[in-house]
Amino acid sequence: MDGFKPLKVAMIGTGYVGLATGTALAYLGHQVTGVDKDVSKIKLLRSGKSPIREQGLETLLALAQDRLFFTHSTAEAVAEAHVILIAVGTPSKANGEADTQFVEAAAREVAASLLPGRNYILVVKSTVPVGTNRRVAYVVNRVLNERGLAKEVTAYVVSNPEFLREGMALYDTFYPDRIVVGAREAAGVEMLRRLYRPILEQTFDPPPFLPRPEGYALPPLITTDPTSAEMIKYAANAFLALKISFINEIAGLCEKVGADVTEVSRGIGLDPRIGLRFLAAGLGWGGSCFPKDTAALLAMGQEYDYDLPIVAAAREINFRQRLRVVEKLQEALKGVRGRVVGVLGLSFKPGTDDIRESPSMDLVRILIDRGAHVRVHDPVALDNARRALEGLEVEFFQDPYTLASGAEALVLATEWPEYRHLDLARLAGMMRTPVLVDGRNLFDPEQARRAGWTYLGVGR
Ligand SMILES: NC(=O)C1=CN([C@@H]2O[C@H](COP(=O)(O)OP(=O)(O)OC[C@H]3O[C@@H](n4cnc5c(N)ncnc54)[C@H](O)[C@@H]3O)[C@@H](O)[C@H]2O)C=CC1
Ligand SMILES: O=C(O)[C@H]1O[C@H](OP(=O)(O)OP(=O)(O)OC[C@H]2O[C@@H](n3ccc(=O)[nH]c3=O)[C@H](O)[C@@H]2O)[C@H](O)[C@@H](O)[C@@H]1O
Repeated sequence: MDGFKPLKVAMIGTGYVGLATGTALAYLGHQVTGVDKDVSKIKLLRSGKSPIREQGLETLLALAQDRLFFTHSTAEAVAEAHVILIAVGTPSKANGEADTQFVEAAAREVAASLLPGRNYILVVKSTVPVGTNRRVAYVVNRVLNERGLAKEVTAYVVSNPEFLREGMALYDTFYPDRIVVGAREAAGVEMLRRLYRPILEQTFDPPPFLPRPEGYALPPLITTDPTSAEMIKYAANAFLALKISFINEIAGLCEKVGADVTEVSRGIGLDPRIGLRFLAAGLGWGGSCFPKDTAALLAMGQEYDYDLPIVAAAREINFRQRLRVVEKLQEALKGVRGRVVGVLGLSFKPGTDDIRESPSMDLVRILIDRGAHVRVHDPVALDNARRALEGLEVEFFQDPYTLASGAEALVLATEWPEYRHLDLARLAGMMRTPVLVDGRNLFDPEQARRAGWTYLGVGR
């Protein structure tokens, strides 16, 4: 790679973001040390295995192994590093606010390990409320002061929010739409330009399983102040969440007036000002970020005594979507109490075993609460679901056809591709009453009806 200068990188936190980004950076030629408190993760990673299910990750771990190290010791990773990225969790507190305690703790541990006479760039990659970068800079300086090293160590703090999607983490890392850097000092921007140079200029040889998409344009580096960078991350997630909530709101009206929301999505989405993506109506959004980040945005508004009614409405509509599916079941079955209901799909979206804030898991809990006998299936998330639903009366199935046997209704809750190929006629034949609530509009309504189902989609 022409003029490429490899950097020593420390990645604090080897979760979805830290591991995907760290492995990609090592593949690109940097020397990366991943740090995690969770010793079991480090053990797995050292043996070449990924603690998370993410497309291509284990292959990339192997391809990058010569430049990729793992440790549970922050000091070991940090001392020699040029760039230190913090990618630890920022979960919701009870009031919705993002909890930055893990970020601050990581910053303290980093500051305690910096060596005199060196310059460091400390990058906050975690999604953090406005002002956190300032706070991290303060924490680092305080520790350096306590160590009597305030004048001997330079540590600039830079905001670099992450936009990757679970299941597409490596693709999004190698081929991002943009890279956002919020820095007060020019040295911070320059260091991140160096770090991401192979991506910004697309000078790397793509991993065999991730060819460069045709027509992919070089991603712009957006340089801004840290506060704006922090806001960009929350605004991006909130906008995507409210786009889905908007189409779900329209879907409800489509049902009343007899329109088909999938046609409406296409009809509006072809206008490039609107765009086709994130207009799939259904059970609503979930996952580890949209629910948490929209709650954090509302909490930020509250802190400044400023209402965010659109974001609040997006959250309300999102929860209502789960209830609308339950209402459909109630109407079709004349009550769910004592009924046998099968739920297909438990992860918050296809392609992941992540069930955090999964709409489908909410649905399971609501149905149990209302007295239904619930059966569940998922191609990969059954083990996670078993742990999360412990103590509740749920039956777990390895196979959709066995699950359907004698059931009174099925809900398609996560649009796994394998469900698309189900033999609907065979499935209907096994049901006591063939009621299908298609919570993701996966099936063709006519085809499903011809296969013997009473078919109920969302917004059509
Ligand atoms: N998961 C996703 O798709 C995305 C997440 N984000 C944001 O990135 C951040 C991280 O998210 P995930 O990777 O999903 O979290 P995660 O929970 O999967 O991973 C965080 C890791 O940090 C480790 N950790 C915590 N404190 C530590 C410390 N002091 N030293 C070393 N390791 C420590 C934990 O053991 C854990 O393995 C969050 O702020 C999240 O909002 C941003 C974009 C996408
Ligand atoms: O901050 C984050 O963590 C990330 O959150 C989302 O990524 P992710 O949560 O992995 O999943 P998405 O693919 O965005 O899906 C989120 C939810 O929206 C739902 N969804 C998505 C699209 C759609 O049209 N309709 C719809 O209901 C999905 O089923 C899923 O439950 C964003 O897409 C990422 O850009 C961001 O970095």
